[in-house]
Amino acid sequence: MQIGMMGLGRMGANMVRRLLRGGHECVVYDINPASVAALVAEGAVGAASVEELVSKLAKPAAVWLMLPAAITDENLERVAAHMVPGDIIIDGGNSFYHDDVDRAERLSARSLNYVDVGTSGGVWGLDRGYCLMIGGPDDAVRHLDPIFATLAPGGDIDPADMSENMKTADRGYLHCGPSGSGHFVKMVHNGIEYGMMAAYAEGMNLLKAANAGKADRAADAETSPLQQPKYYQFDLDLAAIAEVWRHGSVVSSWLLDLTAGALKTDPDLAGFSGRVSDSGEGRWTVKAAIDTGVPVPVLSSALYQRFTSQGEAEFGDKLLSAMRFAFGGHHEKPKS
Ligand SMILES: O=C(O)[C@H](O)[C@@H](O)[C@H](O)[C@H](O)COP(=O)(O)O
Repeated sequence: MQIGMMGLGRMGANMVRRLLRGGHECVVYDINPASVAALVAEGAVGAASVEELVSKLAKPAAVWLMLPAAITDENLERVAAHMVPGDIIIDGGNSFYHDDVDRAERLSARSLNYVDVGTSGGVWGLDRGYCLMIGGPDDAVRHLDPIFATLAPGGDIDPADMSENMKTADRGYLHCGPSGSGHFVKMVHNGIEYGMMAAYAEGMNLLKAANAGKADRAADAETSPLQQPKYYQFDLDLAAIAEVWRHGSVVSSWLLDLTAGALKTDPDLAGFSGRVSDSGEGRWTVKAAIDTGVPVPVLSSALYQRFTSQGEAEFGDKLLSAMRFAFGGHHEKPKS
């Protein structure tokens, strides 16, 4: 089928490529003409403006936005301005689900359909497919089914009598409910992503410290209250441990596959500083948990760890040292 794509960054461009491979016609637009030209060379139809993008689409026009959350609203309005009743706007970025609920309200007053799609898979999605968490009106979602089916990983459908929803879930896409529900599910997915990442990182860090009782580390004994050094004499091969866990262990996962790959390529992780960014989904997850009164201690702690990595604990940490010095005359030791 035919679809418009606006926003041809890493995600948007690869989604177009996967759709082209699947035999769909893609009309593409981006603020950067070079990104449009690159995809035209691969078989897409180019558009030089939002108006041209919408005008090149048969009715009902369907335009998929793949933009950073901060600029999605203004661009959605630019697209909507050229649409007619029955047309569909899809937001596949990482929008806050409150925005989806509000947008759907606004657009349905103009008889336009709004579909929110939480899209997971990152840069690997082109070949592996994208997991899609979809929110929006039934008819519009059903109309877009061929697009979702191509973008999703696919898979073997269990011939057993499954509900329609379970069938698509089995292939990597799911109509979760009305507008906003797709991004709500993706938000929680990302909260879990933070927690799982933190669990692997903490565990690996502890494995790394298993040699803390050895002479070279024990030289630091004054700064460390390490007891019983004879129990901390292991120089562990973290890359090999991550690798062995991938095979049959309870904690195997795609995140562990990526962890093992990273440790194999760069065992000391010298290419990273350890400042871990966050794009909002973890914060929204914790806010939703507070609104609903649901305890999420693991997800919250993983989020706060990111803030710490960003330097946000620095002043508080200095104050701890200041208090310790004030009550006990304890001096800070230099950072290792
Ligand atoms: O499922 C996914 O493919 C990822 O979650 C993807 O959506 C993106 O990499 C994160 O949004 C990054 O999120 P942070 O910047 O908050 O870590």
